[in-house]
Amino acid sequence: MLSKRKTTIRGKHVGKKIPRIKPSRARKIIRRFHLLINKRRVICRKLDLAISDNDEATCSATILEAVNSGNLQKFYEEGWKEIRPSNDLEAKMLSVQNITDKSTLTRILGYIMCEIHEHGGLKNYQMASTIGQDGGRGGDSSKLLVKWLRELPTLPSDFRALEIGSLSARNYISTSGVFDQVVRIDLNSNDAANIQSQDFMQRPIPNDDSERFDVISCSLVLNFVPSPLERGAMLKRLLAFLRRDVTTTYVFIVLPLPCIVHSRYMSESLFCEIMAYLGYTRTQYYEAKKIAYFLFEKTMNAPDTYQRDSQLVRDTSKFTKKLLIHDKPGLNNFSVLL
Ligand SMILES: C[S@@+](CC[C@H](N)C(=O)[O-])C[C@H]1O[C@@H](n2cnc3c(N)ncnc32)[C@H](O)[C@@H]1O
Repeated sequence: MLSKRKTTIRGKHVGKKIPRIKPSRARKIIRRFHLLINKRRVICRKLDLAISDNDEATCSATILEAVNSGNLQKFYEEGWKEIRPSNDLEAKMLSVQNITDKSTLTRILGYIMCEIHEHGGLKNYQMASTIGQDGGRGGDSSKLLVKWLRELPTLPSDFRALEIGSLSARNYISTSGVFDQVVRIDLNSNDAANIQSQDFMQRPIPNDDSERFDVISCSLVLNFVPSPLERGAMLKRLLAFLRRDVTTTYVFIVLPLPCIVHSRYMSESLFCEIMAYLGYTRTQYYEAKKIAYFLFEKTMNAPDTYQRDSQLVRDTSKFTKKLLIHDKPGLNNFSVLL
């Protein structure tokens, strides 16, 4: 069954039709995809293979080249052709950190890659993520962003937003009319006409303010970035994309709540300190049952401590080393390092 498509005032359809599936099923698909890419990352590390999760085409090509040059095709194909679900390979995948044998690692890799590319792993993940945040399900985080922005005394003309990790052109950020322009990017666009396939970390640095933005939305993206240093690099890089010809710009960050309330190395206050160090001031915060929403503001003349301190070579260890904040069983290891 397909949900009704949103229309603009002029009756033009926006975005693609979204299939309906239960949220519990969507969550299951998302969890499975994250498991597959995490395990793939571990295997590739063990096989000394530098891959980027951010570009499936290049990742596949790198893996295939390594498999062929290492004479491991037989094992890769065995895994690829395995009947699913395979009890044997599922169990091996779960304990892959203890496996050293190259042929077994390659077999599991084939099993994973086939699921991602041939059994709809990536496609279902994108569809499930889109459903999870579809407005009809009340999951579109940009509703809160727009609400917060509307509370500002004035909104400048030519108000522009960059949505990183965009899954739908039907999101409120695009349909609310608050922005004059919304640029939508995602690692793997599921709607080529409206969302550009692009890794934010590879997006060319703007030459001037016409290419920069008033607002950057980064909703449930940071937790998707594999390592603490890469998360820090993403936060730093946002700075280059914020306009300098206006007094105030904004960064909207949404994180799964456990990232800041159930992590050994992160807390809401440490996250805000990191952001403050980069020159952002938190102006809004909302904690829902499972999600934390932050709105940060960057004013033109706010000191950018990060740049200043790196020039002065001050002690930045608080933000460059993992600090154990909480220690009890069941916590996760989410952290951000600059
Ligand atoms: C869990 S989804 C969240 C989507 C949506 N923004 C939301 O709030 O529900 C995370 C998305 O971020 C995208 N993403 C992760 N890293 C990215 C990067 N470096 N550049 C662009 N998109 C990225 C992924 O491709 C994925 O579609």
